[in-house]
Amino acid sequence: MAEEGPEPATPEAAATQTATSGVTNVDAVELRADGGAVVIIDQTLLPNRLEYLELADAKDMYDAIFQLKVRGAPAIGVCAGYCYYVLARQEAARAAGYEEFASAMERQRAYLNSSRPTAVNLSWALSRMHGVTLAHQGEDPAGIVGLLRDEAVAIHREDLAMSEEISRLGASLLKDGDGVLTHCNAGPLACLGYGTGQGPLYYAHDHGKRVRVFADETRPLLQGARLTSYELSRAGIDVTLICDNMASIVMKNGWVQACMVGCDRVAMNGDAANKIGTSGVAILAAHYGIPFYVLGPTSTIDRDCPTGDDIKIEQRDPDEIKTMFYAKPKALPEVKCYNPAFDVTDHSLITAIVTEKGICRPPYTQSLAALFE
Ligand SMILES: CSC[C@H]1O[C@H](OP(=O)(O)O)[C@H](O)[C@@H]1O
Repeated sequence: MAEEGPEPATPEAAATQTATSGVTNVDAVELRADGGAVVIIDQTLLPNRLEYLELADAKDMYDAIFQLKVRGAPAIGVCAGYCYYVLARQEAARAAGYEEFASAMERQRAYLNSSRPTAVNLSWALSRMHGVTLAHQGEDPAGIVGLLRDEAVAIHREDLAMSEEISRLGASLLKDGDGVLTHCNAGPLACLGYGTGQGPLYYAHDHGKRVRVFADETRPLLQGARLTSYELSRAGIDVTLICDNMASIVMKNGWVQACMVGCDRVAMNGDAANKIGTSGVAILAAHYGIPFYVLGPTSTIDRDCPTGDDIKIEQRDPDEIKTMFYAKPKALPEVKCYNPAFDVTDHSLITAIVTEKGICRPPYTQSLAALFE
């Protein structure tokens, strides 16, 4: 008989549940009303401080993405769309004509695209925005800027709609009272709206289905501890924060009926890149016979990527491991560290891939390709 799990949320806690699930009533990424800057929640300061940043120049935009002030594949994509628009307004005011404007925007696109390599939504959104520029060759840049604003807003609106559908479909895979293990953060902050990997938890909660969440802290940057547990508890959802090395025991105790994670890039054979440690969770889930679900929009599926071996894995600064930014003690002594930001979960370990166009099951080479037919 498995031990009793952590106490479920008390009725009082449940009573504080919010009508809508989310950190704030503002998305993690917005366009400033005058169109002159992108406004983001600085996720590096959460959960202790909720502060907004205004990104008005390319360097601030690059740094915000690279330093994970804005993070999560869908949020990065929406941010990139608005960044491209804000920069296009500036370049259009300077350019003598279309050629100068288009060349300047290619440079801006390439610069922003170099901030992080793994989350495909960054390059996808920038390419989509630049495609609008290229589609209006020879036209007045001032007129193109208006079309770019429409495209950036469309990316945002589509993302919110996709998040809702992914969350609805994901919630259909859960039963009332299920325990769900999460890794990293793929809720409203990372994916806007309900989120993706954690979206079903908010959708289920908002539609009367109780879930008990076990959130991996997700070293080294603690997206799970700092963001996922923060978002879920503010939404009144029963969440228990665990260290990454505790995932096995909560599964062994029978407290977990499903694992749900987001994704940063999915290859066409179903291999999925997500935060480092995700593949380990998938191997544990397979060992304990627990369904493992990857959730994300079709914009995260890379049609030019045959397998996970083709996904470039971002390597981050080893100091993120050694400084333990959240702890009082000084940095660990000088020691060699390995700090890949992501790993790839083999398609054989994935029960289903949930997208806004439907729930894909193996063989993924067929089911993913069918999404684009
Ligand atoms: C699916 S978006 C959330 C996704 O992004 C996280 O990575 P990072 O915090 O480095 O942007 C992680 O892979 C999450 O699954």
